Amino acid sequence: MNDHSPAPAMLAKTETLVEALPYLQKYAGQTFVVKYGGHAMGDPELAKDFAEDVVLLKAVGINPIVVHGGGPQIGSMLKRLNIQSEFVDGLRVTDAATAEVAEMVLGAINKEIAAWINRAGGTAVGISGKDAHLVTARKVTRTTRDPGSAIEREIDLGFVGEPETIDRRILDVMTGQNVIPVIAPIGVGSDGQTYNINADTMAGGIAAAVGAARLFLLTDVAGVLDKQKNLLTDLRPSDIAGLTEDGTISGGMIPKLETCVTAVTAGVDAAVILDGRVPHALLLEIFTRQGAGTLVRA
Ligand SMILES: Nc1ncnc2c1ncn2[C@@H]1O[C@H](COP(=O)(O)OP(=O)(O)O)[C@@H](O)[C@H]1O
Ligand SMILES: CC(=O)N[C@@H](CCC(=O)OP(=O)(O)O)C(=O)O
Repeated sequence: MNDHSPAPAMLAKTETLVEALPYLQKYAGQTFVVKYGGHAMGDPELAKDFAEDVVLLKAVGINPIVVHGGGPQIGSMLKRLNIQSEFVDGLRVTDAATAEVAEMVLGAINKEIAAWINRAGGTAVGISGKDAHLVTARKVTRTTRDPGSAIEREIDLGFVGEPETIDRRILDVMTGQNVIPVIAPIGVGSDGQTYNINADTMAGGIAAAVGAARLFLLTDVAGVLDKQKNLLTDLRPSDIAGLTEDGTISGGMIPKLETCVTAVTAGVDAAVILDGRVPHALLLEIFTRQGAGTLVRA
């Protein structure tokens, strides 16, 4: 090594930058929808890393759209208010009081995430699906069958919604002005009613509506795990029904995978479930060969 040879640590850094080149070229101009889950939000250091990743995406010509959750935070507030809460297939049964609390808590989280991104040097604006009629919602229904019975019974989830229409114009205006949209998973019904929408479902709907190239769902597990707790790195839509039926996936993973399937079926190239507890998980996934989490492709 002569005096001009870079130190090994320096070489590793330049290699990482050069490794990113094909991804930077491939993704410039594309839209990525990133869902930031309530479980991945706990640590301020991770929130700062997440915000930096989003700002970096924007700086290299990718259009990030952030959709956030807040399930655990809604749960804590309901507990403090002594309001009982129950979930059916990963969806929170939502009566009028719960809808009010969900909208309030998600509104506060929305502004916090936008603030993190703004502090990292981006220009983020926080909105909910109710703003500019971005997302109109219809009521979700679920059915169940009692053990041994062939009769399907409808379960009333209250004000739980799913996107019915998505008007992307406000998102186009924002991204056109270099603004990063941060979206809370709340929608409005045709009757003006507020609906609580699962954040994964919301992110998938937005990704499909804007023709996103990628959908990232950041959560608190490494990805989808099989029964032996091994990471399933690659899934196809046809794999999902089996994983649900044999109980491999449950709870919040159900809407997550349903979302991935809906998104890739609607034309999103790939949906990735990845571990939001890993610092800069998003950058590692997007700009390195390493890849992480579970990738769902059509
Ligand atoms: N097969 C599985 N692999 C990984 N996680 C699973 C699986 N089945 C159920 N889960 C649960 O899904 C959770 C992620 O969903 P959720 O709690 O809704 O997260 P988020 O708040 O990030 O959306 C995991 O923490 C885990 O408890
Ligand atoms: C209908 C429904 O379940 N809504 C969710 C909305 C928030 C959410 O989905 O947050 P996470 O992504 O952090 O779980 C709820 O009330 O918890």
